[in-house]
Amino acid sequence: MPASNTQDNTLVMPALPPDVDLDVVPNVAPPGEGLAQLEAVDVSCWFGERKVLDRVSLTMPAGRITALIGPSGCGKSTFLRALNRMHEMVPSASMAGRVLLDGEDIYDTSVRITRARRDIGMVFQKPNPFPAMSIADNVLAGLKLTGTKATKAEKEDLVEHCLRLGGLWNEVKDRLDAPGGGLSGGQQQRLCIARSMAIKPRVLLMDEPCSALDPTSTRVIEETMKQLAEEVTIVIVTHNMQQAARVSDQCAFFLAAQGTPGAIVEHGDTTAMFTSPQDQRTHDYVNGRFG
Ligand SMILES: Nc1ncnc2c1ncn2[C@@H]1O[C@H](COP(=O)(O)OP(=O)(O)OP(=O)(O)O)[C@@H](O)[C@H]1O
Repeated sequence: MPASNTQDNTLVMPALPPDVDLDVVPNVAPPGEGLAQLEAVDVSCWFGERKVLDRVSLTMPAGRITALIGPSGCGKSTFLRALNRMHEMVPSASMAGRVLLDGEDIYDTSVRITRARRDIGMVFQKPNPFPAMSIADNVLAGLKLTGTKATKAEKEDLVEHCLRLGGLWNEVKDRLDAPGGGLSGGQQQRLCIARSMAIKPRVLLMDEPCSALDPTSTRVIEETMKQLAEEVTIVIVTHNMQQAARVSDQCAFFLAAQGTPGAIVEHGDTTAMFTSPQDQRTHDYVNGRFG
């Protein structure tokens, strides 16, 4: 049976007014506890009566980059959103199965939804910084949402650390008070990555993070991702096969055959998936024969 919905979406960005006082933050949640493995077990998803994912199981190892690939409409983004409980924000949506973060089911009634979304962050296709907010405050915006307390010096250190993680520090260190909306698209996406990292997620989900960017910005983000993987487990949806081959350690190939829900056809080591796939459909897809 599908699990019931909840409308608790308090940790979904952007939801913060630009004039929020970042110095007044209640300490209601401890920081994350480092790299974690994420494991989906028999995850099925529905929109209304329509089942769009069927019993998907996948282990996303700690500190590795997992790419989700497959043709449009096969359920990659739905699966990604089920991994941090964003799927249930759609009113008609439901799901079944388990998502284990280092063995703990994020759908267990004892796990707060805000905690799950803080531990498992998300970067979206289109960069979505708070445009009028300064670059520094953009990075710090998540602290308010997660209720993390920090001194002025701690915040300054955090801003630098996260902007370095996002590969943006050198480009913006002299204009941290400038508005985030004044950056280029690629810089804005790296600012969003820095903002995601400020709340110390254990897993970072990335839904086609480069699809709105030029090739140069794309390569910068790919380099950034490889460095980020030392601090956070990454799961990326991409339509770009070269990108999947360049950045990921393992791949999962999703497919939805005519009129049926999406499922994983094959998954494994990225090099093996691209050079010697076991399934003919994987071979055809990674070689650009469909999709
Ligand atoms: N909010 C929604 N309401 C109803 N159906 C939806 C909704 N979002 C997605 N779907 C349907 O669920 C199926 C899976 O969509 P999803 O976006 O997960 O696929 P995808 O593989 O990520 O596609 P793409 O690569 O084009 O982004 C599709 O048939 C889509 O039409």
